[in-house]
Amino acid sequence: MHLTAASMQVSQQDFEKAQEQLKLLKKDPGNEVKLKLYALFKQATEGPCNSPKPGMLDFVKKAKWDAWKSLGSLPQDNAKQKYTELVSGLISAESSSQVPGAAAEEGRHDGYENIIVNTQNNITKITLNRPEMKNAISHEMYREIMKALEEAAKDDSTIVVITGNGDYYCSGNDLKNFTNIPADAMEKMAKEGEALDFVAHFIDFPKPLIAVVNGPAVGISVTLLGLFDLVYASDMATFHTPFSQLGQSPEGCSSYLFPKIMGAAKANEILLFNKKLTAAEACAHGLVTEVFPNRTFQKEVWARLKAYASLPKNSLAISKQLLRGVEKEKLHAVNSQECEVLKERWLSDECLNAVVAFFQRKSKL
Ligand SMILES: CCCC/C=C\CC(=O)SCCNC(=O)CCNC(=O)[C@H](O)C(C)(C)COP(=O)(O)OP(=O)(O)OC[C@H]1O[C@@H](n2cnc3c(N)ncnc32)[C@H](O)[C@@H]1OP(=O)(O)O
Repeated sequence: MHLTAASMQVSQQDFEKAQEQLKLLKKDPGNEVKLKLYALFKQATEGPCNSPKPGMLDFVKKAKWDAWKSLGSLPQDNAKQKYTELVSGLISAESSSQVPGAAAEEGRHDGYENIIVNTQNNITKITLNRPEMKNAISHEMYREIMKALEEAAKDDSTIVVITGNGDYYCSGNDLKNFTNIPADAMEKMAKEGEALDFVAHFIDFPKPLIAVVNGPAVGISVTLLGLFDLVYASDMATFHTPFSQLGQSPEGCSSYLFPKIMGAAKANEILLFNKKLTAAEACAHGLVTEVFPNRTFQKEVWARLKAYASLPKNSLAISKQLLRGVEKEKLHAVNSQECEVLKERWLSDECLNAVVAFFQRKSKL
């Protein structure tokens, strides 16, 4: 992130305001977020961590020290900026959970850590819930989304919605998926078949599936949109797929669906050359159903979805399956082919180097 002198000044004011706002947060944001806030605060106010490492058995102090140390030599102004953004994401996540249809406690399903699942008014809503990571999808989150889709397929809901918490819809595959597993990371990911299984859950999903795209979408969260039945987007949303920059290749059946939806010329620009689309462009090219002003996005979309969810449930499911049935076999074949290519890509130097570069912040995609 490039900071101008002006934005640093604002950032200092915002930093102090953010500290006050944090005290007003009603819900505990969880240990992962609290550690990140702690680390960013220390980095912002004291600079890099130079204190001695606490003993192994002093778990709390060690976790805090690790979090702070992991920021390395991040400049204090950047830490202030990141702290401020994180608090602002938490505040907006909390306030969006107070609008109708957003994550409320009522009807909440237990057992998830990276997503929030709740059923209300015949709608099951799956909210990607790692706002501090722009809702990047970790291994565990892939598994949770698949489980939530399996449950939603069987529950009483009429329609199922996927959305994001905070300022992003989703930043795609968590690039730490490639680094968190030791040495043989890429090989392990390639063998596991997680991508194939994940995308298959979207191909086979039996009820109307709707994406409520609250902010920017990247990578697999964009390609999958071709498998949704409706895509509603805020005018703050953008759409891009940095596959070539990452040494990877398209997935989510986009190599087949994108040219079909928007024509080969546009699909090539997006999938090969990472052309970023605004919400209005994505709508004009048929990837998005409708765009709403961000100010009224939640209110308008949820009012509409509530009305749709009162339609006859079986009729909607049967009609969706009829429409999907025409292409299902083809989509599974495309998914298989795309995942075969991806497995090779993940073992390539191009991919490895791109992931390393991301974490060294040599390039921001
Ligand atoms: C099983 C199927 C496999 C399919 C395989 C691949 C398909 C894909 O999805 S490829 C696309 C992968 N995604 C990306 O390449 C996006 C990477 N992220 C970014 O470019 C930027 O973070 C982004 C533009 C999304 C946001 O930029 P900023 O507004 O400047 O925020 P930060 O970069 O500071 O982000 C905050 C925090 O989140 C971490 N983050 C965000 N996205 C990811 C990600 N996809 N993977 C890992 N980490 C991510 C980012 O590193 C920051 O963390 P800290 O540095 O610890 O604060």
